[in-house]
Amino acid sequence: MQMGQLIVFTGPSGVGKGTLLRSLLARHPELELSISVTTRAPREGEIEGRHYYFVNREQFQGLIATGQLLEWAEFAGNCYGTPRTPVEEMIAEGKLVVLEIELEGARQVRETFPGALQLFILPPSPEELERRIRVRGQDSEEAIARRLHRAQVEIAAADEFDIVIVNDDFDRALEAIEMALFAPVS
Ligand SMILES: Nc1ncnc2c1ncn2[C@@H]1O[C@H](COP(=O)(O)OP(=O)(O)OP(=O)(O)O)[C@@H](O)[C@H]1O
Ligand SMILES: Nc1nc2c(ncn2[C@@H]2O[C@H](COP(=O)(O)O)[C@@H](O)[C@H]2O)c(=O)[nH]1
Repeated sequence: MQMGQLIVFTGPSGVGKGTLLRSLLARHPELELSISVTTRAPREGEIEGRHYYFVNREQFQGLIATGQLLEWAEFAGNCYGTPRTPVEEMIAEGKLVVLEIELEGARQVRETFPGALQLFILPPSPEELERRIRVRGQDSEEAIARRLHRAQVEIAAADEFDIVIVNDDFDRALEAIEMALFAPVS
């Protein structure tokens, strides 16, 4: 059986990664999304095991200590990590596995999975990024400030990634992602 592939999506909070990925996954059932672990409190409507596995700090530390995370990072006051076993199993089964993770995690994956395809999603402007975070209406003022501060660092690192896509017009961004993932290389 063909070995699978790891595909990493990174970009500042609120740029639209999750929304793009939901459309991508609906159109391409061959893609598998890794479900992360986080210490962040669930947002309204978020479901355990579907959006995240929600744990406390002690449990998260235990996952790190026992080597159960493929990568992990602290982001805007909370910890996030990718469970190792499901991802390794899916790759061994030949699947295309998608990680939606922030910059530090993407850098760790670059070291451990150099063959992973890394995409970075950029906003059309800082003002539009802030508008999108606010329209989402799920973060406190403090969380928004932390995320916007972190966004500057992340955007400055976009050049590290294999492919950079601007999420201005949603359908065009989706098409660009599909081209990056599925267009035959000549
Ligand atoms: N191209 C677009 N034009 C306008 N609004 C968009 C576009 N793409 C996404 N959005 C909106 O931006 C908001 C933030 O999107 P989303 O939650 O997917 O961001 P995210 O990058 O996954 O954020 P986080 O990393 O914090 O989870 C949502 O309200 C979404 O509908
Ligand atoms: N390094 C990792 N980053 C992750 C993971 N899961 C999600 N994320 C990133 O965290 C921020 C904030 O997410 P939010 O759901 O609180 O808005 C965002 O950039 C996600 O991509 C992970 O497993 N590892």
